[in-house]
Amino acid sequence: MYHLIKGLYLYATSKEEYSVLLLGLDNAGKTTLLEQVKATYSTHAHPNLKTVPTVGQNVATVSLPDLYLKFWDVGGQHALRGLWQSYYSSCHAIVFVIDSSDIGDADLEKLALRARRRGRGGGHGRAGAGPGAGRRRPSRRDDDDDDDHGRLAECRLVLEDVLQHSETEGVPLLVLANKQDREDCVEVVRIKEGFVRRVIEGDKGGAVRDSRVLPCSALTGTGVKEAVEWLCSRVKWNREARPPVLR
Ligand SMILES: Nc1nc2c(ncn2[C@@H]2O[C@H](COP(=O)(O)OP(=O)(O)OP(=O)(O)O)[C@@H](O)[C@H]2O)c(=O)[nH]1
Ligand SMILES: [Mg+2]
Repeated sequence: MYHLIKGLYLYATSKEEYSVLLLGLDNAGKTTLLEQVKATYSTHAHPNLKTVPTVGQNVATVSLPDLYLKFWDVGGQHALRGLWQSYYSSCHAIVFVIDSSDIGDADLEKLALRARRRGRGGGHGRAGAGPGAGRRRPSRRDDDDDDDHGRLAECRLVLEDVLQHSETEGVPLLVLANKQDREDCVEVVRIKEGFVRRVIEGDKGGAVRDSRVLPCSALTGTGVKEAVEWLCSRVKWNREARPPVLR
């Protein structure tokens, strides 16, 4: 009888827990976003916005009225990206964070043109060099063109690599155009049309999935609630394919 009552009590008081994986290039703002999420959904905390590059992972669980979201923030540096795949099978949603001030004008046509130009000139183009292509931050010394397109090529290859992986099949994807508070940012519609939609709808976009592109500033907190609300609704919609854990 005790066990029955205990079981009923636990069932009545437990909530579903869903894991959200934060991915994106180094310096995109993943850890800052995690800090904002924690501060937004707890009553007393101030966000710790003094982040350092993540080596390994940061984990935080936020309690929402009807579920828990457990965020996994992993390092985005090139050498750490190989670790991402170990999180794929257990995640319920992926957030891909983009630094909107570090992707040039988000125009893939221009990018392809430049790659062709470099190919002709025997230059050091990055296209086709795998998910880690162009891992160094571009500098004017390396290549004048790089200053113009930022890390768009790297971003595209990395996102394609994530979506092509069999264990991310069908997992809802939220792309966050972060750093929208910066004057030099690319606006979300350009990121969506010029880049993300082409990746998702392209050959390498992987299987059908729920996806959305939203603007945000992890630093100021703008757009963070909208992002979390989108995640909550989509992990619930996808719960048959990826069942939650009861906590
Ligand atoms: N202006 C502005 N700066 C931001 C924003 N989000 C993050 N930053 C800054 O960008 C830098 C990198 O932020 P992090 O959150 O550490 O980046 P990360 O994606 O976790 O980087 P890794 O751990 O190396 O993968 C820090 O100086 C942040 O203050 C934003 O929305 N606006
Ligand atoms: Mg980090």
